[in-house]
Amino acid sequence: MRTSWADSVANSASETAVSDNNSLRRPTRSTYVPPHLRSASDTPNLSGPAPERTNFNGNAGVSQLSRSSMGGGGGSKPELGRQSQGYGYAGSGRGGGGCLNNRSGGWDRREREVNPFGDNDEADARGQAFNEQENSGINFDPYQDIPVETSGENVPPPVNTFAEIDLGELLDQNIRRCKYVKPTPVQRHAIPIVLGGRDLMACAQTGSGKTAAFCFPIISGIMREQYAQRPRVARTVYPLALILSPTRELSCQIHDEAKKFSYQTGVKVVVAYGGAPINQQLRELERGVDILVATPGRLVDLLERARVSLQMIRYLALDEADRMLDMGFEPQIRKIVEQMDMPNRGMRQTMLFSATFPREIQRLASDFLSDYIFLAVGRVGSSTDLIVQRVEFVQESDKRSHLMDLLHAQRENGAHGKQALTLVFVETKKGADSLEHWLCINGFPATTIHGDRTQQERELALRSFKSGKTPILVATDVAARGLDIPHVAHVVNFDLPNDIDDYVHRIGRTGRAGKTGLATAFFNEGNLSLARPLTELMQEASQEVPAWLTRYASRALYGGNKNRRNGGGRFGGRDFRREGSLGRNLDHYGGGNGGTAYYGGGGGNGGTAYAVPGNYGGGYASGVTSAWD
Ligand SMILES: Nc1ncnc2c1ncn2[C@@H]1O[C@H](COP(=O)(O)OP(=O)(O)OP(=O)(O)O)[C@@H](O)[C@H]1O
Repeated sequence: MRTSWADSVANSASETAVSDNNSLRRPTRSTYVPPHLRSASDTPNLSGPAPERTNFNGNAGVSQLSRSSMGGGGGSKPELGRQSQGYGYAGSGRGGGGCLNNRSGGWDRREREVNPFGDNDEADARGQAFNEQENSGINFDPYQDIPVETSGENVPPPVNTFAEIDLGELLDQNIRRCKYVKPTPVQRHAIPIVLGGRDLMACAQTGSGKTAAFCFPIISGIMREQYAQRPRVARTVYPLALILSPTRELSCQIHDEAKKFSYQTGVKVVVAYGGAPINQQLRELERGVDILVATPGRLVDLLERARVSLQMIRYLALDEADRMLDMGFEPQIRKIVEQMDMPNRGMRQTMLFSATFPREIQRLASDFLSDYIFLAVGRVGSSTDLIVQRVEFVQESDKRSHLMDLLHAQRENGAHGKQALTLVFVETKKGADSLEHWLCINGFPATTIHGDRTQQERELALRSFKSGKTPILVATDVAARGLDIPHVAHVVNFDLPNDIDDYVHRIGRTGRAGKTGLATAFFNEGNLSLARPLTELMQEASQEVPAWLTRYASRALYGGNKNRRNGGGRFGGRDFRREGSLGRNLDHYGGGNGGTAYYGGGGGNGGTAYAVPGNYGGGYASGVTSAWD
């Protein structure tokens, strides 16, 4: 019943109030300043001495990561870490942990950084240990029984706590400031793998903390390792890490998170994305960059202008990696990774993260990886059980009035709490504008985000939505991936996507970090191709599937429908290399999940599930593709 869901959302909202107020949201600011304009107060003093890292657990200047504390049996593990000389980066001999920015002589940025946590965080930062009693309200219980699978050679063991991982005291302080008490499952596994020097393809459910899973080891690695003097070529910068994401908003979000994690570590994070003035981004880059977060188009521009060189890249992370490697982005990604001056695979560490990983995309992705570990937390491409999914049969002509009914009921019941936000996905940019207009004239303040809006309008819309000023956001798929917006209580698929993976990402805007959420989909004959994968997805997530949808699904089964979760290969429910002879580890937390049952979904498809090649594409309708950056 929706009532009980609403109760749980309300409870969840109140439980998390403390953490939300303190850490998980950006610090309150009277006026929003877009990332590309946030430079003035951040300006470092270019003349200061290089920062010292004396407080780095006493390991200053040591390039080899200490792994003695990682999980059980760590002492007998083979050497997994790549030593800096393996990359041809001779130690510079700089003291204090070999950190950063030797490019311009270095400076002590720790003194001058704006505190992204606000002013009252000192107690949190000084905390001596990760104290479980001070849990921020994140409900970890739903994650405890989650099945985890890793495959690849010599997989570093997972950790149970942040304290077991030697990330460095400064980063630990920031983790405490973020109120992260325990690592989420993807963090438990992925962080030791990356710290162990391995390439990684990681698949974990939406909202399960993938951003920190790749940011922590990158920041820690940069803090720790020694790098050769970066070249001094006028106006060209040489970042050590590159994080690519498909949308401008997601890049900004990753940048904001990475800045929190790297606060006072001396690691400098810069974002570059399209639609914003390039000159401001260039100025910011010139002040120094260790981690560059970027959208592919803007990065290619910077590379072609020779303002950025990838020659020194040690870490490459692709967030939403399956999206980054699909038809739309693949040429740009290949150009960046294979045709510019980035070190070859094996000479850099590459990490690919997403909640969905179609098999064909995995195959493509393996071109970028070297001897990698595949990590699947939960069912690959599954949605989290934290999201209550409803599917309603609604004809096209009835969609608006049906939405209105939902919104009225929501308002009258106070169903989603005072701050609750509703995200409505539509197929086209025109459709988004028109629905927004209609909602507004009917008394429901709404705004839109899509590819035809200017970047300024997009950022304004997002800010207005996040603040609750316009509690309804009508969006194309540009908002489907990665965005972590607190208080999104309801996702409505006004128009269902053609691809089940897109559905997974869309509904994943709610039910994040242990909180519950509701997702409602309007289904009609135009969505028949989705009937079967949707049914399977809902069954896997223990959702109630309406009888009429099951009937459509069984018709699709016999009608040769290709949009299938297992048969079409689009879900790539496991490491595609597993047909070979690579090693495999299964790690079932809490037990109860036998064998590979959690990959099966539709039972009867198990045997042939991965035999059918490709067919992952084709899901992006014309009005949708162009919404991406
Ligand atoms: N260890 C942790 N403890 C508490 N909260 C966490 C932890 N790790 C991450 N979070 C919070 O969980 C939320 C979701 O994290 P994140 O955005 O990284 O998810 P994601 O897996 O990348 O999702 P998506 O697939 O949608 O991109 C964020 O608000 C983040 O601050």
